[in-house]
Amino acid sequence: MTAIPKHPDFCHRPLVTDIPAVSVAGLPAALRAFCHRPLSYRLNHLQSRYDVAFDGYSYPGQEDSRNQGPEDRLHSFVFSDFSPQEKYPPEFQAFISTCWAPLCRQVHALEQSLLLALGLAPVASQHQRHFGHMMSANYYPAGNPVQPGSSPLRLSAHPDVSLLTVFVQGLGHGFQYRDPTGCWRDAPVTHTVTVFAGELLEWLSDGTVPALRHRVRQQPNDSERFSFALFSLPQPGASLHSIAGATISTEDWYRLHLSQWDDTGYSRQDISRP
Ligand SMILES: O=C(O)CCC(=O)C(=O)O
Ligand SMILES: [Fe+2]
Repeated sequence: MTAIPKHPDFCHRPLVTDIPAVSVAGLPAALRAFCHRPLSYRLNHLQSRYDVAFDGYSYPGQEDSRNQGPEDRLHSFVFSDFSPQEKYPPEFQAFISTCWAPLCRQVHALEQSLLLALGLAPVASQHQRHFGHMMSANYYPAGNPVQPGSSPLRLSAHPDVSLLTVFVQGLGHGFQYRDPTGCWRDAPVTHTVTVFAGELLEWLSDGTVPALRHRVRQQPNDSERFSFALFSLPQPGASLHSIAGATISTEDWYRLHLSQWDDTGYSRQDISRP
């Protein structure tokens, strides 16, 4: 097991573990196949059809996705512990039946040891009792050469809604994170499980462990790109307590996280206390 650095190490860059990339079996092919189905088929699986956490499909240019902006150049399909398996499209059924439970068990154990190593036992105990997982399976189609004046990003800068985000297959080309001085840095491409803090860890630790801002930049010859991010999230209806004693429900947490995109589009503000 990787030696887990204490903060500030963990706070300011992704943690590259020595845990080999976890198999997601046929998920890339299934995701590509789903994204190549006619739009009318894909629209049957929008987030509005699930109405649970972030579950469902988002497409490039979509104005009302809960997990990406209209300028972002990817398709994402989010599935989680919180919707019944049969609601997901047939393309993902094999992955969910065979890989989902062992993947989440392995990641749960990693998250527990990380939270304990960070000295956050009260957060670890809530994670043990009240958390599940969602996967954002992301597909960036090839092409899209940079147009003059257009954003050089494939995915705009953001912090994640999660407690922790675990890239089960490591980080791909173009992943950048913001360092404490505000500079954007290229992360190395990694082939082992790679983890960083989401905004819920920042909230529950009262700012001690800040969320890592990150984005995906374009590359000169953008090829097809996949990423598989496993987010730890509280179960619907859970009540969460920060170390200093602030309380928030799962649903209010989502509202608070999403409120940073209200009115001002995608400009970021620091997450505030209720
Ligand atoms: O595609 C990537 O490498 C980043 C994806 C990401 O940040 C996300 O799913 O929240
Ligand atoms: Fe992210």
